[in-house]
Amino acid sequence: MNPTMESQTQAFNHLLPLDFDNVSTLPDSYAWSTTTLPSDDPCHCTINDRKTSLPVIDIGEPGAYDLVRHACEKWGAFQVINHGVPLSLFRETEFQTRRLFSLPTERKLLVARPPSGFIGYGSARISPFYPKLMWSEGFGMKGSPVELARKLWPQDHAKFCEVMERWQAEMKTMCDKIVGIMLGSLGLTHEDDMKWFEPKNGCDQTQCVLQLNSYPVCPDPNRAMGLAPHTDTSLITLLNQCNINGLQVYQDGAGWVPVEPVEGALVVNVGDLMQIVSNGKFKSVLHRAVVNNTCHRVSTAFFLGPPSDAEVSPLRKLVDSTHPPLYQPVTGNEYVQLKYKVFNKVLESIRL
Ligand SMILES: O=C(O)CCC(=O)C(=O)O
Ligand SMILES: [Fe+2]
Repeated sequence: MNPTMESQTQAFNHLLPLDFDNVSTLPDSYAWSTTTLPSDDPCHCTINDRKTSLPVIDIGEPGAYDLVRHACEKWGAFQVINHGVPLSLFRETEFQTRRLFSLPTERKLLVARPPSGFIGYGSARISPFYPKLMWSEGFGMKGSPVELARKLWPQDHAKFCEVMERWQAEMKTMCDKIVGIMLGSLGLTHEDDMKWFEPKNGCDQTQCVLQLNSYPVCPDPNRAMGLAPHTDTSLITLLNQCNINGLQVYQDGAGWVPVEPVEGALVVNVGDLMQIVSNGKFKSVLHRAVVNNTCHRVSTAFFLGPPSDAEVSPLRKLVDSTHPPLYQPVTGNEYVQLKYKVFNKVLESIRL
């Protein structure tokens, strides 16, 4: 990349991704220090010879509740199989995701995400918290993506919209099921304390965002970072890593543990708000995505959030004289604002 292009990229101030197709060496603004980056992971699924790995849970099994509880306490994440979402829909969603990111940069920039928004095309929202840029691009939507999709494909957006809407509907159903299992594993139900989770006047009040991520082939993956370490702001996140390595979760004592892709599995992340609701029993998992130099990885992340004005606080049944509440009540909106002020310190900042 010539110096003018690089300074233009920096001038975009963390908002717009690079034109990855036209870069043959890693620009300095994307070169992370090697000490922060173990990235020897090969591209596609590999045999897992590591001693520790994220649990893979069949949610149809009778022991699923205990396994889910254990995974949420120990890892803050797990992979779920036998969930009923058709494999054909996984493939269609991946196909449409790749179709979007393979559009020319000028086209994608027609739907650029506003700096503080979730919707549209741009670089990772967490970019401003890190000194280096990330080797990725994303596209966020909430419900129907038709307005943006029409700009991307004036004549040909119907299929993209249909697939993304079906995927979101399936992910929402799965989220409800999984939150039910998580609460059930603690001896609770939605009715106990999360009334806002139930539809009001027939209307679902939860706030959900679907984020499509793209990690282009990288000329120097050992010095680059796809998505820097973060926890999700959500209650839970359902992640489809499209059968390509890249996701890593952090576990005390073990360090960064790669999440080996399992075809048709969804990775479930405990998010910050679930850590609050569970009064710290479940932990919001620190995770990141690394990149590779052979294949273009995509992933889809579905974030489940509470209604933006609902108060989120530790569930009453989990609080007593020996287990005092660990967090101040906060609305979903307030939490998002706080997160984008203090980032990884946000849970500490509301700790009682
Ligand atoms: O691409 C991945 O594996 C991780 C994506 C992720 O963590 C996110 O979108 O929040
Ligand atoms: Fe994430």
